[in-house]
Amino acid sequence: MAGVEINIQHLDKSFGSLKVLKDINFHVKPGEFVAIVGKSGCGKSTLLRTIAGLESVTGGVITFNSKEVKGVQETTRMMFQDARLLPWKDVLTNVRVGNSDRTKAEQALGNVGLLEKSSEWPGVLSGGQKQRVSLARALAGDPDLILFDEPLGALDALTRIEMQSLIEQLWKQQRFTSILVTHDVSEAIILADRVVLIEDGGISLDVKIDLQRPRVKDARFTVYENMILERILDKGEGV
Ligand SMILES: Nc1ncnc2c1ncn2[C@@H]1O[C@H](COP(=O)(O)OP(=O)(O)OP(=O)(O)O)[C@@H](O)[C@H]1O
Repeated sequence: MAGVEINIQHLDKSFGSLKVLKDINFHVKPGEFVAIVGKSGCGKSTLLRTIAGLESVTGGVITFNSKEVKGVQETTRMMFQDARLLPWKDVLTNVRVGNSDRTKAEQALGNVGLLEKSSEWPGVLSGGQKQRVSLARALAGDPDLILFDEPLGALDALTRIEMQSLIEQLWKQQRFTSILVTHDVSEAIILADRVVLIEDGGISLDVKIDLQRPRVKDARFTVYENMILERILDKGEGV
């Protein structure tokens, strides 16, 4: 399925008197990969959860392919830091949660290199394998949008690099629109076409990453990295 086009206009999101997102305007092209960065607590997950339809909007409009959306869309999938697998169901059944089609589930497990683990319990898998299953579950739904909420945050450095490469490869093949929330500016530049910085409830920077894929950490990469990091750290806060 081709990626969805997302348009966010004048989005406000408050929790009671706390205004988290203020007049966010944001367009994502079909099949584009956008990363969202910003200091802890700036509202990255709230923005992602609102796009997912898990949070209602306080004001403004979100459209998918020019149609206003409210609530969770069947073709939107999410991936979190915690794989959220059901421990009492085997791997294949976990991939089929929310995706009844067995063939697609097997195909998705094959795409993440874990078909031979179909009948294992999640408990015997490594952290990286659990995240692969979680990715397979997202892919088996034939998504036009995957929302990644810091999915690689708990992985060791090597597994993280492998997962970045797997996500990039599958995104290139299937072209679902992707929005990634990450604390890791380098990861954002490795994966995204655009990196968006959230500050004070709004978008303070929106940078197109004009580097060939797969990305290597060369001088041009470092220029992007330093520019985004400096902008975040300018405000005297960490990521
Ligand atoms: N359901 C909720 N009810 C009340 N306040 C909330 C709720 N969800 C988030 N918040 C508040 O909204 C603000 C933004 O939270 P959010 O989780 O979106 O930030 P974040 O940028 O993703 O943070 P982190 O990088 O630490 O995960 C925080 O002040 C948080 O306490």
